Amino acid sequence: MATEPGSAAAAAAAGRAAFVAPETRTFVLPGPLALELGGRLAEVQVAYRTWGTLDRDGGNAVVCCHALTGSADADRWWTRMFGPGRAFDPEKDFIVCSNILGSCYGTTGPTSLDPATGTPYLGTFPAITIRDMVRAQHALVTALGVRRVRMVIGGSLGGMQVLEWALLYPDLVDSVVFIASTARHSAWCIGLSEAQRQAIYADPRWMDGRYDPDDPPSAGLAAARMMAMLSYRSQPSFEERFGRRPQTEDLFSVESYLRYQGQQLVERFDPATYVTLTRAMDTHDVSRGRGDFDDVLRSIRQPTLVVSIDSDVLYWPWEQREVARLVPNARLDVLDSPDGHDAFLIAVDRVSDMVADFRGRPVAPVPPSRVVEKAFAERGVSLLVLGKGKVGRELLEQIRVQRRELERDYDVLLRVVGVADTRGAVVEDTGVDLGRWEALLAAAPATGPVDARTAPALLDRLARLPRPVLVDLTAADGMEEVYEQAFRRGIDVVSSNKRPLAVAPRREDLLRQARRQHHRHWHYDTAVGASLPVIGTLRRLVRGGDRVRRVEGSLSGTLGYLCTELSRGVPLSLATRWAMGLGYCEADARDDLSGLDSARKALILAREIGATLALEDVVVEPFVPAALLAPGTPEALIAGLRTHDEAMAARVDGLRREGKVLRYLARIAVADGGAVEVRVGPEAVDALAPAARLSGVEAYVAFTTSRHADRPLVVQGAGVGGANTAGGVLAEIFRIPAGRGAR
Ligand SMILES: CC(=O)SCCNC(=O)CCNC(=O)[C@H](O)C(C)(C)COP(=O)(O)OP(=O)(O)OC[C@H]1O[C@@H](n2cnc3c(N)ncnc32)[C@H](O)[C@@H]1OP(=O)(O)O
Ligand SMILES: N[C@@H](CCO)C(=O)O
Repeated sequence: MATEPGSAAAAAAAGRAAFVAPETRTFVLPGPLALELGGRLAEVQVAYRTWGTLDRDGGNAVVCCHALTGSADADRWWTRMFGPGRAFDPEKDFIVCSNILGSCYGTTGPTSLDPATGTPYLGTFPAITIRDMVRAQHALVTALGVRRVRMVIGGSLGGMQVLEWALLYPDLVDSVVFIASTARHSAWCIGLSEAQRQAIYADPRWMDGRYDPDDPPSAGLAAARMMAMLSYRSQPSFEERFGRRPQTEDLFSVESYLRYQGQQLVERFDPATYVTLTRAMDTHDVSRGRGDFDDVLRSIRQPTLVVSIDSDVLYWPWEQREVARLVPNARLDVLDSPDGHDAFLIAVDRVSDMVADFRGRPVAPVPPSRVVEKAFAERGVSLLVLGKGKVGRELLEQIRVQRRELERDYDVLLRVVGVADTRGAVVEDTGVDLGRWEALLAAAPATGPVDARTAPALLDRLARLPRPVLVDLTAADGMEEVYEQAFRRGIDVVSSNKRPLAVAPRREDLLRQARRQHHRHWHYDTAVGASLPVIGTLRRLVRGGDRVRRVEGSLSGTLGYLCTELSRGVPLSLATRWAMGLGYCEADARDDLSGLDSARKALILAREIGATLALEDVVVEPFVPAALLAPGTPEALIAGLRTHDEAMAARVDGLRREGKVLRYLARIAVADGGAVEVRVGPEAVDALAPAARLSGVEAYVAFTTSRHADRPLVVQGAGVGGANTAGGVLAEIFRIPAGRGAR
């Protein structure tokens, strides 16, 4: 749709476009599409993706149908359904997924231009049905040369399409998989849809569907999504996840979560599309115009897998039981999950196993031919640890020593399935022996460091294991590429590496989009302050609606340590040597002394506040003159610092006489208009100020916000060191739900 560049409509269109993979292609129907409820759409475009190759006889197609706000990118929202032995095997199947008619991810819908007016349809888009959606899909697969469809599969609104495929094209479709759905929209569901639509209509910006695309009824759409989210989950899952916990003083955690989910949809969807598609779902009734409901279901001859989620309160289990009872060749599988309706998007491994089994294939094989025991499959987390420096080594040791206890306390089985350093990697699907990992790693082939080139093979292997997690404890550049490859394979990431968080804003944005599109976790809270809850605290403040005004912090353990030692009269060069020996410094201590390490951390915090700054935007004053930091060996660095020992000692002494101490501080200032300024540098701090009381590697961050205006919220403690960081990383790993039941 044509929009003014820079307008809000353009921003919304860009938000939606970010949800459409570049591989997406479009097909234009050869003629107008006559709509079931009357009228026709003159020019219909269908956005679609395919995976695998169509056989010469066109007989190996699999059609995947998406749910309400989904897109053609099934590999993003159903990542772990793809792969050898999984529901979809691109080596054997030709998988087609298209964006449904009436949606806003590339297929004709309310945000498309109405050829009659030259403006977007919005609320004037004609009423459509599930059958119209399926007819458009059928035109596409026919044009692609498909002669037989081995399987049509979908959940929720996707499941409605599945039944219509079986009924409209009985001679084309060989089998169907109907998940968490219904054969006709119930009064309960129509009621929920209507309440959600009313939230949109009640937004004054709706204007009877003729809203300004630059100023859409976003509040209404967000409220609709919040209601919908309640029906997608379950009471017990909310109870466990949120309870009555407060997010802030005047906001429950669950309120914050729902607001967040509402906002997320606003950024990627459109209100008229929401109305059009929920109305289409309300029309859903397989018996409309076909006769008796039971007889219609009995007429479905294809082998049918019906998947029911025991906690689904949107499409209740009795609705799937009814379908399984009436369809003659149906089998019912129950997915027991506390997650409610969304379980089909969450417990993807188990859905995939059910489908693979239904298709007569062995359940997802676990190479290299070992059987992973049941407990691990259900409660396991598979870790690939990159980096065997201070943090990596310590993490492996903590896991080795505490594993039994952790397993008991958290009901999670941790398994380190791989360890890699810059030389090579040792990988063992059944777990690397943590008593001998160093010897095993030394004996592994020298395949080079894990980078964008070498990662795919490792990640492919990791992706096949229960709940795969990539743990990046390196300080390597370019890891953002590897994370993106991991997200695409359904792998979560836990990292302490600061570099991928300090890449150019556009690159970071793309990485975050990939994470979100693949519904992966990325926990990096140890990048600033090791195990101190610095990033987590800031995130809570921001998500809770607090406005951050200022952040002041001592973010470098190394520079904190040097300041303490200098005040004790230790020469700069000697203190630096000690800091290096104690393992506080970056691989090149110049990164600490130049302020680069502090600048990266300050940038990471500024970005959590929402600033789109680049590393170059951080104003940096080095701790020592830049001339002393020319590239070279550690010895050359120390030799250079020696020439500055006297000047530094004099400076510290002078400050002491004025009642001040030297500190290296980061400052983030947020102006009223939202502009963010970040600077790091040495400062003379009054001896009574909080930063003056820091000692050694102690980090300190003070957040001044609207709600913490008079007294800042302070996080303080040891913010550096292998054991601390590894402890923080371990805590982050436990934030990822375990087992194949989780996504
Ligand atoms: C009729 C039909 O066709 S219906 C189809 C129904 N389903 C859908 O439309 C899908 C809706 N659900 C989703 O999109 C979900 O995100 C899923 C199923 C893909 C994944 O679920 P989960 O892994 O449980 O993650 P969920 O989205 O619930 O929560 C995670 C997000 O909430 C945020 N969050 C969690 N708690 C809070 C909180 N207290 N405050 C603010 N945000 C919070 C997390 O930080 C995370 O953010 P991120 O996505 O930016 O990483
Ligand atoms: N070199 C860093 C290590 C922790 O990020 C510091 O001194 O703080």
